[in-house]
Amino acid sequence: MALSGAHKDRGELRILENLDELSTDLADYISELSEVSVKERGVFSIALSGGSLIGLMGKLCEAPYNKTVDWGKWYIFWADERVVAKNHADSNYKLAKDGLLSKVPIVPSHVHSINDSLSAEEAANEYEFVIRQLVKTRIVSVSDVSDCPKFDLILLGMGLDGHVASLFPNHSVLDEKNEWVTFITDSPKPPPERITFTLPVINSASNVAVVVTGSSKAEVVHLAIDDVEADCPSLPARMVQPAKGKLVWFLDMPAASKVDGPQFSE
Ligand SMILES: O=C(O)[C@H](O)[C@@H](O)[C@H](O)[C@H](O)COP(=O)(O)O
Repeated sequence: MALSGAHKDRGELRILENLDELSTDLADYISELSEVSVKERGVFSIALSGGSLIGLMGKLCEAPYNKTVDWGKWYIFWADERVVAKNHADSNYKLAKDGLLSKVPIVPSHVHSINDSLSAEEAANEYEFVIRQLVKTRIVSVSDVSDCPKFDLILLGMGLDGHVASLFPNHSVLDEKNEWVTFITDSPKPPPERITFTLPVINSASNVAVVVTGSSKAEVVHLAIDDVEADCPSLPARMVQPAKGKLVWFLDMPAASKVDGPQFSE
């Protein structure tokens, strides 16, 4: 690891030398959380996003992780999904299936993808219902500060505009306090129709990791992490603030290049 440290109240920053090191550190982090969770709860509930994240998780399909991770205990969810068929190039399910899930021994019935035969609204409602059933059986834990599900890990990417999952800046979806899963039909990033976890669900997780790479995102990483709240109160990535859980940022050097002088240890 290049640099690591706590950054004010914005969680832990892990700044990696290059994409290869970032992928290894991310695989270590996920496999360690999986081990802890399986030991404590017998299962590991993990929610994925789309975008470059899945490619950066690729090391999990290689040795030693492909053999050491207890894949049979994993339950997979999506923090957001695009409303397209599961075999469509834009599908986050397809991205994860091709890049990860088809390469490791996950139990097919543990893969909780979003129903692609419904409208965005119906699919969001159905997905919330599915999660409610899994909360009842404690496959997904429950938060002790809200009635929200407490996923063991939610993995997020961040867009150039600071969006996470399908929570976009200045969108009313950011104000959703009651639903666990909601939908939008006007995403500024195509495709327009999407389903997304809401902020209360993201902020109820035991662990949230935001994985961001590339110099084009350096400015928005700075806005999301540093002490600039007055300038960007509604930046979605800034609103990721787990109430009791742990937030970790995985950044490569270019993405971290504008972060204010962090006090790090090598
Ligand atoms: O389905 C999606 O579009 C995502 O879940 C979205 O939130 C993504 O994670 C960011 O846009 C970052 O994507 P990149 O890492 O590819 O820039």
